[in-house]
Amino acid sequence: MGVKKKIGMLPGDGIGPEVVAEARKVLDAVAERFGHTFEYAYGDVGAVAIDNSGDPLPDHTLKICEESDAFLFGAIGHPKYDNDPSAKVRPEQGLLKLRKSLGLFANIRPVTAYDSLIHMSPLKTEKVLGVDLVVYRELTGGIYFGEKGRTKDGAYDHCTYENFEVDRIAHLAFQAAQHRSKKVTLVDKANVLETSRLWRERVTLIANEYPEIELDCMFVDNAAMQMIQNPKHFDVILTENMFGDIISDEASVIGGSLGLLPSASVGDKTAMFEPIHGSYPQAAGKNIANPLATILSAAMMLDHLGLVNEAIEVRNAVNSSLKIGMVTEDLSKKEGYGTDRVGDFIANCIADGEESCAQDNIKLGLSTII
Ligand SMILES: NC(=O)c1ccc[n+]([C@@H]2O[C@H](COP(=O)([O-])OP(=O)(O)OC[C@H]3O[C@@H](n4cnc5c(N)ncnc54)[C@H](O)[C@@H]3O)[C@@H](O)[C@H]2O)c1
Ligand SMILES: CC(C)[C@H](C(=O)O)[C@@H](O)C(=O)O
Ligand SMILES: [Mg+2]
Repeated sequence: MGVKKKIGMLPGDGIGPEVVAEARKVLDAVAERFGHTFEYAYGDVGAVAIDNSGDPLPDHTLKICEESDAFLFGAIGHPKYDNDPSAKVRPEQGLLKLRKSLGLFANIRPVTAYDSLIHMSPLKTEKVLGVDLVVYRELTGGIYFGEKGRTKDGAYDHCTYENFEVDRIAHLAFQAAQHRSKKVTLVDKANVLETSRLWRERVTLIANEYPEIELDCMFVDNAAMQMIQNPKHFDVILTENMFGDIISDEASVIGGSLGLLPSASVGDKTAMFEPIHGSYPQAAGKNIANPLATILSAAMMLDHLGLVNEAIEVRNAVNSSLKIGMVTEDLSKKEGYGTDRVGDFIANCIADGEESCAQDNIKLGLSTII
């Protein structure tokens, strides 16, 4: 039986519109194949929204998100703001306000080393093969949202956390670990920061409620090194806002490209799905950006909507594209295919099943059997 879902679409800036367009093709193929109705509503966010209305998160866009069952976000950011430290209104404010207003406190960032891409990782094969970890990044607190400002001779950003902000994401991380390899690594800087000492205290307390889960605590500087040296040490990483931002971009090196990593941001109401990468302005309009992070974010959205088999189909199709080398230049030692070709291939795989993938394979002259 088909279902009806309201899906918000926020393409944003730079490569955002291109990668969201490919995810839309994939969602349309899912709807067609499984008899679902996805009602889409589009809204501006980021630099494009500032250009159109002076506001990086117009009310219209926030309303679309509030009324959606889930929404997909591309990316925001533009060099004209990155290069102007004095700009009062910035694209990033739109994203931060979205997260805060919708209470999206947990950002879940899975990192997978695909067998077919092992050759793209700068790390040694034996270190990377089989890596499968997930970062639980706190998303609505910490230094991002503390008081900030300028003094006569400097500037400040306050980092604050309250118990409940730590507790609610810690529970999610422990619950995730119950279905995985039963280990949580708390990444903090408890040797220096008071907020990190609070995190350690609260998380250690909460760990008592999950006796089957091993809790491991690691300082963020060491974790940054271990991520490269020994990534298989990690399963579920639990961490605060800024450390999670940095460590997850670092973790993308394991898989071979930042263009591969999806994410889900969840709270109490609607949920947001977005690639972890930014607007990659150098690639905007060139049809070279990797759409897989956004397509895999759409797969996470399908899971969230309870469409689990549909999500599996999308992931299988992504796997097929990786196996036959139907990938963009960031994942290819050769020229790479266009953003749209990769999206078309995945959508076709879903629309017609494996047979269509095999046909495409022959047309492309690629010999690998899916
Ligand atoms: N969630 C977001 O919207 C988000 C996230 C990060 C950065 N930003 C913004 O994006 C702008 C650019 O920031 P940046 O250059 O530091 O980060 P970025 O993630 O846009 O790009 C960094 C590098 O990652 C690679 N990359 C990123 N996305 C890719 C893709 N889909 N396919 C292939 N390669 C990809 C490229 O090599 C690129 O140079 C800034 O304005 C920043 O604020 C937004
Ligand atoms: C653009 C920026 C505000 C954002 C963050 O730091 O959270 C980005 O880097 C991300 O990872 O989504
Ligand atoms: Mg980031």
